[in-house]
Amino acid sequence: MMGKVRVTERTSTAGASETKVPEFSYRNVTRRFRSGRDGEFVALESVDLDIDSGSFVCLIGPSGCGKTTLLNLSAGLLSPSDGTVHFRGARLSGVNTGVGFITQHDNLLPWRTLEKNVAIALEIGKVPREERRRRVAEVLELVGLRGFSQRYPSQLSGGMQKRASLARGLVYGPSTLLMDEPFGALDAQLRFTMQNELLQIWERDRKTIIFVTHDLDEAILLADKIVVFGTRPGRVVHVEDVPLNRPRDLAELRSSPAYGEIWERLWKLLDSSSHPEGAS
Ligand SMILES: Nc1ncnc2c1ncn2[C@@H]1O[C@H](COP(=O)(O)OP(=O)(O)OP(=O)(O)O)[C@@H](O)[C@H]1O
Repeated sequence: MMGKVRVTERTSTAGASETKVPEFSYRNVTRRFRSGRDGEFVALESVDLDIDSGSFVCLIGPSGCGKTTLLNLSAGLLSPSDGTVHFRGARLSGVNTGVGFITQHDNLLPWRTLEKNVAIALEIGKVPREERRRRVAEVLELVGLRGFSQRYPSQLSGGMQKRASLARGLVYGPSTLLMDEPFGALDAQLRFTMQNELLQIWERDRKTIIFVTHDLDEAILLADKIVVFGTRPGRVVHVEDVPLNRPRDLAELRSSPAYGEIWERLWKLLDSSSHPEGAS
């Protein structure tokens, strides 16, 4: 299983002198789209970025600045117009089966039980039934849904449905989770609970997470690194390391001075990148 391979890599001493291969390397990545009759539109321009394996990275920026486009490029659902994307040292050229993609909408199939919803990717991959059962049980345990495997989506609370889609993203052993505003539609309290739960799962499981959010608090609370995007054209304007201690107590963190400093700095950047000079 993928998880075992990763642990071996992380604990190996044989390669201690080798440079660590990033989970993702984006080099001069530009993505253009056709725009009506009048040519092309640059959604993302000249992105140069490395994402370390096992890190939690948040992407933040104004609407339309290319965050989802970067996730789609990472999943191999789009290819760059210029530049290259490398995943674990290999250049991406096609769908990236090493990632799980989780979006705001859970898209659970209402006619399938939780167990069967989570097992879909394994069924498609023709994983034998016994192994499927074992892996689904493991992942349901990880996200705290043991005992609910025979329920249908309509019998699950909002938080449980979120955990179910997380389980579905994790079950085939991806080394990265791409999460596109997964908690955007939740009320404040459930969102806070899910942020805490996601951190606990990540701390146990240590996959790489690339997480898109519009919420600066959420980004600082979760991330090792925050990538701030600007618009017109979409591009990376700043990368902020978040050296706050882990495990993080989200409630306490909000009142710490270090948190406040990062928040102010990024808020100013976001404000100016939402209203670039000369923009109308
Ligand atoms: N397939 C596509 N065809 C044409 N234009 C696209 C396509 N996908 C994205 N775009 C455009 O590229 C720009 C960047 O879109 P993207 O969805 O990556 O932004 P975003 O930062 O994720 O926005 P939001 O925060 O609103 O979700 C937008 O102007 C969008 O309309």
